[in-house]
Amino acid sequence: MGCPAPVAPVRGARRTRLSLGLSLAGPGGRCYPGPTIIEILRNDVPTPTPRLEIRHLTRAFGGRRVVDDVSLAILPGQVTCLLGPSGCGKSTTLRMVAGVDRQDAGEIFADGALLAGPGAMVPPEGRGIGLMFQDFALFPHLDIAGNVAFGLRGMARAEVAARVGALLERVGMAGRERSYPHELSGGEQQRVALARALAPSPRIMLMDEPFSGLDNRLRDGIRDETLELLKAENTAVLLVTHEPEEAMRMADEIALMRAGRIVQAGSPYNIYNAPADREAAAFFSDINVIRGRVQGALTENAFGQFLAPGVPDGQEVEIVIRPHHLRIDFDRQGRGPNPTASEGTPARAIVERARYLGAESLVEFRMEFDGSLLKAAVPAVFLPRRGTPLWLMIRRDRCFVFPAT
Ligand SMILES: Nc1ncnc2c1ncn2[C@@H]1O[C@H](COP(=O)(O)OP(=O)(O)OP(=O)(O)O)[C@@H](O)[C@H]1O
Repeated sequence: MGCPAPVAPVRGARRTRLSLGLSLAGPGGRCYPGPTIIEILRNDVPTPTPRLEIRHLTRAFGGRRVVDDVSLAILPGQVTCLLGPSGCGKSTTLRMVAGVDRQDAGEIFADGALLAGPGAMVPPEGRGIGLMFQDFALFPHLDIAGNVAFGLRGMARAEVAARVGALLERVGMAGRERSYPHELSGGEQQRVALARALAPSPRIMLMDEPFSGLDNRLRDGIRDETLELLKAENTAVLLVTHEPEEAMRMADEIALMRAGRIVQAGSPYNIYNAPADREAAAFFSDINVIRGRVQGALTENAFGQFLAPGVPDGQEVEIVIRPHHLRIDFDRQGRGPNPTASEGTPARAIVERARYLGAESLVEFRMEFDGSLLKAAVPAVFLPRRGTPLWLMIRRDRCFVFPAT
């Protein structure tokens, strides 16, 4: 049996592709059409249609733009976190996607079909979207089975019972069908809420701070279980949170939002390790900032020289470094360790204060060269006394140089 001819690249075409390579014959002569060399060279390998796509979404209240030209795309089974400080426009974005608020400009698509935009406004109940909000309480007068079955009207009874049973099993609540919400703990209620939201098999799930009502002990477990379930159902998820740790834990992609705009989008790894600016770096952890001026695309301080490519001479820059990326070494009668290529020149510092945080210690230093304060996170076994002279080195591959703001 011969392989089928390569399928014309249609946006959203569903094809099984093993890898970028020639078509492969599988066991039993089955063919797995991969992109042809021609397709690759012409750069027209089809991209899958996003399950949810937002283009240039804008919303203003009283003349103030609270969502400003927001665009993003989420594939089936992908979790995107809208992350940002309180008031930056996350929930407003979510409300427009849900269809409970209307944008001033921009479009929203699901599987390539326009949900909201010029000439279209599909009502919330017609969007195939599940909602899970922190305050999206269970119906107190319905038992657990009734709550989960709520969105399954129109389905045959036996089918409803089977779906409810299967979902309660998956969220670890089998056997609690006849309990009422007030008889459940917060974590159990959240599991039921998840089962309820998933019952009609929504293609898209919108979640607004869904775990913030849970205590820390419960939260991690429920987050992981929720993620597993959503992935298993191949649901596209847009999750809103102001907690970077939650976004890092849940997201395939993070869209970092500030004052209505997405300032950076990418994988958690890239967002953390290649922040767009100082504020983006500071959103994920404490940071140290060392200021300097540029001369010949370099800035120099007691830690040595740092590249500042493209920055004009005389411009002030900030070297940003997270406390975890400083290294400490001992003082040997006023001398420190030798400079290295990866950590540059060590600089002498005096311990100002040290705090034991369990997993690590946070040590604050007064730098000898300019009197500034820098923080280092070090293994918890190390808790130096105030006044101790030590030497600090900077992981040069982990510092970011930004023009000063
Ligand atoms: N219906 C409304 N009328 C007027 N202003 C509004 C309305 N809804 C939201 N806003 C304003 O828009 C801005 C963004 O609000 P939004 O709820 O989207 O922020 P958020 O990022 O979700 O914040 P939080 O994390 O605190 O929920 C806020 O300044 C808010 O006061």
